[in-house]
Amino acid sequence: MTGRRKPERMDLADAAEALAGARRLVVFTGAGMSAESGVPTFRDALTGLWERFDPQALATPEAFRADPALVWGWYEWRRAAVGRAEPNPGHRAVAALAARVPDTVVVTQNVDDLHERAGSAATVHLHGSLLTPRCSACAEPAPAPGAGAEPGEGRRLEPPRCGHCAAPVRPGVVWFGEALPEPAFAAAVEAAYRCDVLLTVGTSGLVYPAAEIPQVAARRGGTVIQVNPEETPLDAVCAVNLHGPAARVLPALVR
Ligand SMILES: CC(C)NC(=O)[C@H](Cc1c[nH]c2ccccc12)NC(=O)[C@H](CCCC/N=C(/NCCC(=O)O)S[C@H]1O[C@H](COP(=O)(O)OP(=O)(O)OC[C@H]2O[C@@H](n3cnc4c(N)ncnc43)[C@H](O)[C@@H]2O)[C@@H](O)[C@H]1O)NC(=O)OCc1ccccc1
Ligand SMILES: [Zn+2]
Repeated sequence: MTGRRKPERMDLADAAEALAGARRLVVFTGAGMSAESGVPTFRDALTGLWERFDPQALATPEAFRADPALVWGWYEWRRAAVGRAEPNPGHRAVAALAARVPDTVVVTQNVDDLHERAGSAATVHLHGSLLTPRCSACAEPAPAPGAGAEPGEGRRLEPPRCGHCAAPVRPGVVWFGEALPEPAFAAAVEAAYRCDVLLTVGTSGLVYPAAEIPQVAARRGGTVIQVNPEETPLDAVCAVNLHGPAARVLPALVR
């Protein structure tokens, strides 16, 4: 691959060819995958959540201990927004790819259920999910609150109490400073280790250890293909960089 940037259609052809020949595929996704479904990303200028909210005050165990109602309210607001969102053509293209390449593993950093709703039932969630709240003390799974409890943006909402030990229920996501769920991370590393093609979509590649996954595949000689309108630190390990939006580029890749 020469340094000179090739017209997108040739990159697209290269990527489609690599995908057509894939025997063991990993699809690794981030917030950009759901951006066209109306779910905000974290770092995009103006619209990114971290542009408007302080991750230290909302997405850490310390934040939840300090003010459980502020944190619970914020995650309920995000869960309600995901409930109103629909999978986009990008999510559906990922499901179609998995149907075409039987040995496909979909690994996401996203805490929404749009991959599952698009047909990727066995999606590996590295950072948990908004739909699996649990007790903050005994980890007893808690029922997802009904639709009624939707707080406005930034509104505080007392978390429900655990039916088992009465401690506050917390969102089922992985906060900064918390370990990733071991089975999910191990499955993702193993899939990246043995894949021949890895497609990374809509991630800035800045959050670790998740951002290791595409790099493991590249180190193992896998063909790494990126779909992202912007350049990211992952460009360096990618054989093909498709600088366009997921919902437009992915369907073109599976046509
Ligand atoms: C910020 C970063 C520097 N910090 C970290 O990585 C930290 C610390 C750290 C650990 N190792 C390191 C090594 C180096 C440096 C720092 C660290 N990592 C941790 O804290 C991790 C935990 C990290 C997980 C945090 N939780 C999330 N989410 C759940 C919650 C929630 O959702 O609220 S991370 C959260 O942000 C991440 C955001 O990344 P992206 O998805 O990439 O989104 P972003 O907005 O950044 O980018 C969007 C991209 O999409 C593109 N895009 C936009 N539109 C489109 C479009 N239409 N189509 C395609 N692409 C598009 C944009 O161009 C952009 O590139 C996601 O992973 C998301 O899940 N835990 C841990 O290390 O624990 C230790 C430990 C170990 C053992 C035992 C105990 C403790
Ligand atoms: Zn409990």
